[in-house]
This record gives sequence, structure tokens and C-alpha cells, in this order.
Amino acid sequence: MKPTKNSTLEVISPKVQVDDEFITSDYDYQTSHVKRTADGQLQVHPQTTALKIRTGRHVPKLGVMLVGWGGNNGSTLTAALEANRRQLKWRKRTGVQEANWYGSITQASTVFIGSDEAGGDVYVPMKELLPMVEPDNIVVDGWDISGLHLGDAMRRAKVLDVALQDQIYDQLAQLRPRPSIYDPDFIAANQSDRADNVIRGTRLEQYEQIRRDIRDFRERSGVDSVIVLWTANTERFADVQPGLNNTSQELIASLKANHAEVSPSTIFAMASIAEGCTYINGSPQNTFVPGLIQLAEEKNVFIAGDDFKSGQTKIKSVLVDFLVGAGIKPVSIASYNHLGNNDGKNLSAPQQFRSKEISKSNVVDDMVASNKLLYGPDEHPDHVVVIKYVPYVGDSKRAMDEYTSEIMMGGHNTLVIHNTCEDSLLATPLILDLVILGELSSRIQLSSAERESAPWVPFKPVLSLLSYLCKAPLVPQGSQVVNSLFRQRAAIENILRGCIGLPPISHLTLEQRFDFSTITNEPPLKRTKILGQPCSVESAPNGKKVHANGNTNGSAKLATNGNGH
Ligand SMILES: NC(=O)c1ccc[n+]([C@@H]2O[C@H](COP(=O)([O-])OP(=O)(O)OC[C@H]3O[C@@H](n4cnc5c(N)ncnc54)[C@H](O)[C@@H]3O)[C@@H](O)[C@H]2O)c1
Ligand SMILES: O=P([O-])([O-])O[C@@H]1[C@@H](O)[C@H](O)[C@@H](O)[C@H](O)[C@@H]1O
Repeated sequence: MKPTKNSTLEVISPKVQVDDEFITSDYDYQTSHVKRTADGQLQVHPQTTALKIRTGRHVPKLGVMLVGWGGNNGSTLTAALEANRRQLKWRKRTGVQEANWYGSITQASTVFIGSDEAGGDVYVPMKELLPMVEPDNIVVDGWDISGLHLGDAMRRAKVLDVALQDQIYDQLAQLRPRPSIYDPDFIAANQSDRADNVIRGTRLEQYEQIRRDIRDFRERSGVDSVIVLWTANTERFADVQPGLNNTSQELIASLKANHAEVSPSTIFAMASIAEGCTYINGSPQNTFVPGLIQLAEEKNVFIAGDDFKSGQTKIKSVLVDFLVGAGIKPVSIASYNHLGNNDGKNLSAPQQFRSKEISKSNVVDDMVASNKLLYGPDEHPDHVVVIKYVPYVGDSKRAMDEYTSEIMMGGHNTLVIHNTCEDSLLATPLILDLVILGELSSRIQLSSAERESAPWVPFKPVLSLLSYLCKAPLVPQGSQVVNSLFRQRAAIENILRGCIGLPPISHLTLEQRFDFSTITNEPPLKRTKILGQPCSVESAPNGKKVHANGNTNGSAKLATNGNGH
């Protein structure tokens, strides 16, 4: 079975079937259930559930509607799609640069697939695991309260090299954002001078207009499915109150009553759900008030968010995981960054900064809670988040982090990280992954392998699989929030692997640690090695011979006994 037409991968297994519509795999899902006894013991019950997983093979023509299309992220995504589609190259001081999708896990990362005969690791591009939307085929549209066309929006953003901008300006100049919902109470007052492209009327009328826009886009572009993604300015948090937005009915009633606490982003999400379109929140505000989540559940439409996990927070979700996992106790985390783009300008207002502060602060909670040896029940590291607006540095965000941890015997370990990067070039590939993985998720379903009558069920409407890409992951009620980047990525990889009948990556590699040939009929590994010399593997992904010391040029002689000794 070849998962995709162009895949270099073919799965040879009786547990995977392919027909015109689906790839279907039989999957033994192994988990451990823990029970706490009255005397404080933990009883662990390993369980295996026989499942079927099926993935629709028909990849739709995907339309993406961005709220905040004319911003730095929106214009950079549109430019990057055009540049990659045309495989553009441009000259920089340092040489010729080619368009790429670095930073996108679907386009630029690989997945460990298994070991070859020589025991060598084999990787394939993530996008070859299952049929996924090709970026080249995505059609973009969207809204912005600023009416600049995308060519000028790209220039205003000052993110991309001018030699690239000049090659795509004319195409982008033909794209103009649709008027949007502007409520000065929700974004910073300093944004008012760009609000020249707005929908008038009551909140209900604005909602109806957004719904018409989605339908209009679908019809004109001929796309099969539409995802709506918020990459507009960060809003302040909306109040959450009984009678206002605690249930779907309350929220609908508040919309109809033109209640001032129904935010523009919540109106977009409601309209998107009503049109059956997945809605993704790339900013930190609480668009997903309880009534909105209930609405998504009632209509069975995906929602995902919050806030792209692009830079400082992404590192944090790796570093704290590593420290706590190593038995080292982070006790103070001070995170500062300054930036000078319009996002930074909006975040210089206290209420909008507060939304970002909340989103950036909770990211270590699950890792801290995982280690009761280090932390008491209510103990947390001191954690401070500061963002400053410094116009001169533009999109080049400078982040400085200090992590102080307690090590053995009262010693201290302080790590200081300084990170300079273009904010929007980190966020844009995440938008691509969010929509590609969001679309793919809509084609994956589970059923029982034991009960013939069991229905096929999709992912729950709160799509937590996209947590890897979000600073403050929204998860279904009763589920655990996972912030650890490794765990988030493993979830994506292992679900994709499960869809094509491959077991989760366990890193056990027992066949490499034990002499498997004496207990199985498997032939011994062909890895060859000379004592005291770097070990050489017969093949490597790039076709070169690779030595264990990482040197590809060494000329160690190969032993031929073939059993690795
Ligand atoms: N760049 C990153 O690394 C990163 C990471 C995480 C989250 N984010 C979030 O992504 C969002 C976008 O970032 P950006 O750098 O593109 O910001 P930006 O300010 O350049 O772009 C936002 C755009 O949204 C528009 N806008 C504001 N309110 C709107 C509304 N109600 N409807 C339609 N358009 C509206 C603005 O006119 C602007 O063009 C921000 O909320 C930011 O916090 C960015
Ligand atoms: O992803 P990350 O680097 O932790 O967080 C970033 C912030 O540090 C930055 O100030 C903000 O403007 C970006 O929108 C983003 O949220």
C-alpha cells in the first residue's frame, strides 16, 4: 500500500487495506489505566483495544480564509504560497535564496519510519505518510479592517526580502481583503488608524455578512472545503458570565441582542461554525467562550487554538520538559521580548498584553505537575512574561529568557537564552501546518475492530491534535492539556503512523540492544563495525556512508562477520 501517489513509502501489511475511498488499518491501541486504591496505592491495568482507523483518500481543494489577511502573518503566508508555487529564487547579499517552507512540520520535517537491514534509521517526509493538501493548491481569501491590497500589505509588513517582494507584488496587488468587524473595545486603541475597511451594522448583521462572505468565497473559488483562521490582532479577554455566553443558546441570544461583550473573533467563529467550516484561533484571546465550544460540539465542527506557538514559548515547552524530566527543578523563569511590528504595537496596550501574558504563562503547568518529587501540591516556579514595543526592530523579535533551576545539594543552574528572529517567518509555517493538519483530521475516523455494528467516529470537535502549534492548547472537556512539545509531536506522528498500520514509535530498538538472531528467525543486522573504530552503516538517507562519530569522510575498513561484533 502506497499512502500517497508520490510517496517513496510502501506499507506491506495484511492489516492495511486501500480502496478508492479509504486507507483502513487494523490497530491495536495499547494504554494503561490507573486506579488509586484507598491506601494510596496505584493499580495499573494495561489495556489493548482493537480498533480500525480509516483515512479518506480524496484530498479536497482547500480554501483558507484569514481574519487579519493584511497583517504581517497574513501577507507573509500569501506571499510564501505564491513564491513556493512559482519556485522563486532571489538574490541576497549572501547569495541566491530559494523559496521554501522551513519551519513547517508537514513540509520540512521527516518522520522516523523504522530501521533498515543494517539497523540504520529510515525517515520519510511527514507529508508522504498520508494524502495531504499540497500548499500549491491552497486558495487564500480573507478579511481585514485595513483595506490595503496584499501587495501593499506585504510592503507594509517589511518581512520579506525586497527582491522577493518585487517578483510577487503584481499578483498580490490583485488580492484585497474583505471588510471586517471592527470593535475598538476589543483591540488596542492604537489600531484605529488602520480601520478603514469595516462592516457596519449590528453584531447579528455582521455575523450574517461573514456567513455570506464564506459562501461567496466557496462559490467563486470552487473550493471543496474552507477553513477560517484568526491571525488578526490580539483582542482583550471577553467576560464569561451566566446568561451571556455560558451556553450556545445564551451566546446566540447575546448575538441577537447586540450585546457588547460578544467579541469580533467570537462572531467569526460562530459564522464559521454555522457554515460548517473549521475555525482556528491563532491569537490568545478567549474567543472560545463556553457557549461557543458548545455550539461547535452541537454542530460537529472543528475548533482549535489558541495562539500560535512560534518562538519563546516553543523553546520553553522543550526546555522545561527537559529540565523536569532530568530531575532538575526550574524555580524561576523570566521571559522578556521586544519587537516593533504591528502585533507588538497592539500588545503594548495593557488589556491586549494581558491576553498574551495568560497564554504564555500556562505553558509549564503540566510539566511541573508531572513531578511530585520536585514540586509540592501548590508549588510553581516563579514565572514572569514581559513584552515591550520597540518600533525600530520591526518584525525582528528579540527574546531573552533566564531559567534558574535547583540542582543537587542546593546548587543552582542558570540558563540564559537570547533569540533573534523574524516573528512572522516563524508564525507563517505554523498557519500552513494548522490548516493542512486540520483538513487531514477531518478525513480520519475510528471504529471498533471487534463490534461490526460500531459506527465510525471522527475526532472530537475540539481538535487537540493541533496542540503542537498552539501556546495555550484548547482540549476537549475532561482531557489533559499537554504542553510538552515532544509529547505533542509524538501524538501527531503516531496517529499518522497508526493510519497506515504502523505501531507508535517506542524507541525500544530491542533488536539492536539484544542479540535477536538467537531468539527469532530474523537474519542478524548487517551493521558492520571494527573494534575501536567508528562504526559504519551501509546506507544513509542521503546515500553517503555515515560513521557513528558523524563523519561521512572516514575510511575505516569494514569487517565482514556481519553480526556487529
Ligand atoms: N508572529 C508570531 O510569531 C505570532 C505568534 C503567536 C501569535 N501571534 C498572533 O497572531 C496575530 C497576528 O500577528 P501579526 O504579526 O500578523 O499581526 P499584524 O498586526 O501584523 O496583523 C494583524 C492584522 O489584523 C487586522 N485586524 C485587526 N482586527 C481585525 C478584525 N477584527 N478583523 C480583521 N482584521 C483585523 C489588522 O489590521 C492587521 O492587518 C496576533 O494576534 C499575534 O499576537 C503571532
Ligand atoms: O511564540 P512566542 O515567541 O512565545 O510569543 C510571541 C511573543 O513573544 C511576541 O511578543 C508576540 O508578539 C508574538 O505574537 C508571539 O506571541
